[in-house]
This record gives sequence, structure tokens and C-alpha cells, in this order.
Amino acid sequence: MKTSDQTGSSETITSDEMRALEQAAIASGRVTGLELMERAGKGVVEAIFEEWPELVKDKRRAVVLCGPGNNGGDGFVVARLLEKAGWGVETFLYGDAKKLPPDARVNYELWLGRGGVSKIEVCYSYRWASHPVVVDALFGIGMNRPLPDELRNILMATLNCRRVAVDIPSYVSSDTGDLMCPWPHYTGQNQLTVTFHRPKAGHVMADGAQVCGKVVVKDIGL
Ligand SMILES: NC(=O)C1=CN([C@@H]2O[C@H](COP(=O)(O)OP(=O)(O)OC[C@H]3O[C@@H](n4cnc5c(N)ncnc54)[C@H](O)[C@@H]3O)[C@@H](O)[C@H]2O)[C@@H](O)CC1
Ligand SMILES: [K+]
Repeated sequence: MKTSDQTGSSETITSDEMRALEQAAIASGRVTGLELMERAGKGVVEAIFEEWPELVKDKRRAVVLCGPGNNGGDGFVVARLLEKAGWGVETFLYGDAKKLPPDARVNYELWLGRGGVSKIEVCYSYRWASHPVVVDALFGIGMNRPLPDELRNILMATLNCRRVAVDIPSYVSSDTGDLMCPWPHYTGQNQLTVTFHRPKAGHVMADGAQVCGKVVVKDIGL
């Protein structure tokens, strides 16, 4: 597992420490949650083009799977930035848009201005081969229970795509690296994981060290 660290230090931090850092930065007035989310989404898109430079000129199709929290919010930023770069982007939302947290809701609305959002159920019968890039923005450090089967089945169907996990694959616990659903251990190939500020234990420990594939740490100015 390689962590190409761009923030000068690669020791891991816990999800609680990350949340505390984010809240302190926001409380200090130095930055808003929305700015952090924009930087996170921008970091994911940068990492995609750094990892697969051939995708820069060859505009591709991407699918972004957005969850009910701020990880989903990052996904809507990624969708908007890829679409702005000329990509065909489809987004799917797991959860109720009306219940999205504020920063995620803003980015959901911003995305609506550029493209539609489908219910995640549409993915069950998807032809993934025509979508070489799938972005997993379902759950990040807020994942607190096993992944529902229907989401696991969707993610399993994308194994042959270029897979991009926002913050962490949604089936890996960020504090332990344990798999949060039955998941094959060999699936680190063509998996890019883009996390923020520092790696988390889940990127380097236990099964997470395998299934996270290439982990890139992007600075979001914390
Ligand atoms: N200001 C911030 O807080 C920032 C957050 N960021 C992103 O936000 C993420 C954390 O966002 P949240 O704290 O909203 O948490 P998540 O977006 O990771 O997920 C939380 C939501 O999913 C639900 N959930 C958790 N596990 C579930 C499961 N197994 N099945 C079904 N529902 C489940 C929770 O009830 C909650 O509604 C980070 O991973 C990162 O991607 C970044 O944008 C940086 C800034
Ligand atoms: K994720």
C-alpha cells in the first residue's frame, strides 16, 4: 500500500481527530465546511488525473455514487468538476436529498444545475463496462455500521472499473481497516483512494491496507 503523501507527514490520525481538526478550523473562522468540501472534491479530481493521465484529454464517462452525508457532498463536488472538465457524469444518491447535511445539500443543488441525480436503485441493473470511472462517495469517516447489501452489490459490480474511493472505500472502517461487509481481499487493483490531510488507520491496517489500493493524501488546508 503506497501513500503518496503531499502534506509532509504520513502518520495516521483517527476519524475523531480529523473531525476535531475540521471543527476547530471552521470554528476559528479560517475556513468554512463548504470550502473544505470544495478542496476535498478538487483533490479527488486532481488525484484521478494524476493516477490516470490518459483520462485528461480523453474525456470519459464517470458515475458518482453519493451517500447521505458529507462524503456524498464531496461526491457532488467531484461530479461538478469532472463535468466542467468535459466529462459525461451521472450521479446516484443513496438517501433523501432533503436530509443531506448543509454543505452536502449546497453541492447537491449546485450539481442539479448541471445534471440530474438518480436514485441509487437505478444502479442495480447498470452496465458498468461503459463507465470506466466509478467514484465511491457513499460513506467516509462517518460510516458507523455494516454496509447495506444493496450497496455492497453495486460496488461489487464495479470491480472492473477504475474505482475511486472518496476518503475511504465505503466498506472499510477508517479507524480499524476492518471490512464492514463480506468483501474479497484481492480487490486493491485499479482502486484509488483519495483521503484528506492525513492517512487514517483504515488505509494502512488490516484488510484496509489491501482493498484501499493506491492511497493519495490531499491537503485541504487544515
Ligand atoms: N466539513 C466536513 O465535515 C468535511 C467532511 N468531509 C467529508 O465528509 C465525510 C464525513 O461526512 P459525515 O460525517 O457526514 O459522514 P459520512 O458522509 O461518512 O456518512 C454519514 C451518514 O451516513 C450514515 N451511515 C453511516 N454508515 C452507514 C451505513 N453503513 N449504512 C447506511 N447509512 C450509514 C450516517 O447515518 C450518516 O447519515 C468525510 O469522510 C469526508 O469525505 C470533507 O468534505 C472535508 C470537510
Ligand atoms: K467513500
